Amino acid sequence: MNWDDTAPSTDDAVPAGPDRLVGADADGEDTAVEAALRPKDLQEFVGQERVREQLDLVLRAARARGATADHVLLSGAPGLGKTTLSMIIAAEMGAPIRITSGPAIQHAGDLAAILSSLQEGEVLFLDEIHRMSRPAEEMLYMAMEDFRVDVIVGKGPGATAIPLELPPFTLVGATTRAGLLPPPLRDRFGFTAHMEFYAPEELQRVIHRSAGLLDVEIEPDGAAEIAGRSRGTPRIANRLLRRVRDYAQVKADGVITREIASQALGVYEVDARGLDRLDRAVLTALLKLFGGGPVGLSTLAVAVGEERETVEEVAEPFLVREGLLARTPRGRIATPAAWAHLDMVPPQHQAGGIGQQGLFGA
Ligand SMILES: Nc1ncnc2c1ncn2[C@@H]1O[C@H](COP(=O)(O)OP(=O)(O)OP(=O)(O)O)[C@@H](O)[C@H]1O
Repeated sequence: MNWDDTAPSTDDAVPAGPDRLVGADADGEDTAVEAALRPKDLQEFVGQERVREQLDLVLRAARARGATADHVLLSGAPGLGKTTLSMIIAAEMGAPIRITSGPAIQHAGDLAAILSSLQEGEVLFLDEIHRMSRPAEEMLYMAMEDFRVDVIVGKGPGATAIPLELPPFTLVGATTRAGLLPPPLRDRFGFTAHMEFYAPEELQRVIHRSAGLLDVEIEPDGAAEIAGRSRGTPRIANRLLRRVRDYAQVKADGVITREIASQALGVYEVDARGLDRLDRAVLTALLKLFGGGPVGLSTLAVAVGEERETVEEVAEPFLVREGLLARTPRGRIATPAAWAHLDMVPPQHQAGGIGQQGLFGA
């Protein structure tokens, strides 16, 4: 039987996968250079047209009223520009910004300390807002709605709640998992935006802009080559650009052409579609060892010598998004696109791919 552990785990912690050039989370080097590459206003912010247009209206209206902007919730995968957008909101409102994250606020007191020191109109950026503790979350409800918190002084039966007025502020919450937010919290945001992965043309614009800031010469075809391997994510596009720049400097005259980009990313094992070594190992095992599946997650993980969490949370989301792998109740199945991508021919019974066999093995 192929029945297996196909349901994604609900554990919040993302396993530490191997260090990846195509990982969407920020690494140390990213953190250092990202500040220089961040767009400073909505005009410079590439793509996400609908979000930009709506946000522009929200901010203009608030400015015209001389009021603090509504609370904003940004959801979307890592590296799509949530932090950047929160800084733009502050800049557009001419307000200072305070940056913190859900895991850093474990006690309601931590949040009270931050809230009570905010200036009028300040933007509070709360990253990973879904990972805040419950008591802090409840304090936030009141702070968002009434600009007030109750500070508890003392313990046990003698404890008293001292109400504390807060200046109006704008909370910008960011989450990779909007579905995990309790509805009372979600409802308190005046504006909610979901950030989508970027189209290749948009990533090309991000790459050209970053190349200009980094003083790197790049041809349009070179930018297109990098964009195609960036998994729809500006952070990855900027990271690949830096690696290709190194290669162009050392192996060529510094100019990034399509050929140079392709050679460089070949050296770093990022293929034409943005798959890296781990992604390809998973697909190769699925095709070569298991004839395209269905195969259980644990079996597949053993075959590639990785933890099942690594396969499930690090490799699979992108493979599923790319339509190369399907998670079914009977196990993992390779799609016809996977066979084509690895230049392999499916065995006869797989020739019709998922379409013939039925996603749920019917
Ligand atoms: N729309 C965009 N235009 C140009 N550059 C962008 C855009 N979005 C993101 N970037 C660049 O991508 C990098 C990562 O963006 P950012 O830190 O805002 O992502 P994030 O969604 O907050 O990620 P995380 O959730 O991991 O914190 C930054 O260097 C930023 O300059």
